[in-house]
Amino acid sequence: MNQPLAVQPLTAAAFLPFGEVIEAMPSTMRLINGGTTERFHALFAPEAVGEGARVIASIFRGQPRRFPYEIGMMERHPLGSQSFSPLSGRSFLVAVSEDEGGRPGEPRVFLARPDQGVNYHRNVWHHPLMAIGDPSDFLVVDRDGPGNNLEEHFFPTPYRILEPHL
Ligand SMILES: NC(=O)N[C@@H](O)C(=O)O
Ligand code: NI
Repeated sequence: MNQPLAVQPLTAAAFLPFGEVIEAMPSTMRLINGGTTERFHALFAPEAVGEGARVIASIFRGQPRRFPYEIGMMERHPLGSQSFSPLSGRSFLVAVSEDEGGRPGEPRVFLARPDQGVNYHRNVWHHPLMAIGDPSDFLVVDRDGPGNNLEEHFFPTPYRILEPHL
């Protein structure tokens, strides 16, 4: 049995190999609308490749995971990026893996604050949405179009997250 996975705070630096953290970063802020609005500019750029591909926005309503939780698989999207931005004011869990010869390595688990989202770069291994506590809505920006945009890998031995807290 694998050791339980540690849960780390989500930071832009720690998440850099996997994509962007979507948060109001002061360095990206520019005042608009006569100074009444702060624009946190270009936090990430969605990607959608292939003939007929387009970037779309959807709402995912995730049911909360129960803990201890087993991470038995990871997935990735070879044709596009995928972002999750919380709409319900709750934290959520993010699990990502480096690619090791076409398979995901040991997952790294991050706790996202209610004011943080993530954008997974194209072809980055991640676990499907993990809402915690109560059913939670997320704005999801990802790829729509022809072709298979989902690759899954099932671990021979699942990993465990004991609690969704740091
Ligand atoms: N299947 C689907 O659209 N969702 C997953 O890609 C996910 O990462 O939650
Ligand atoms: Ni996904």
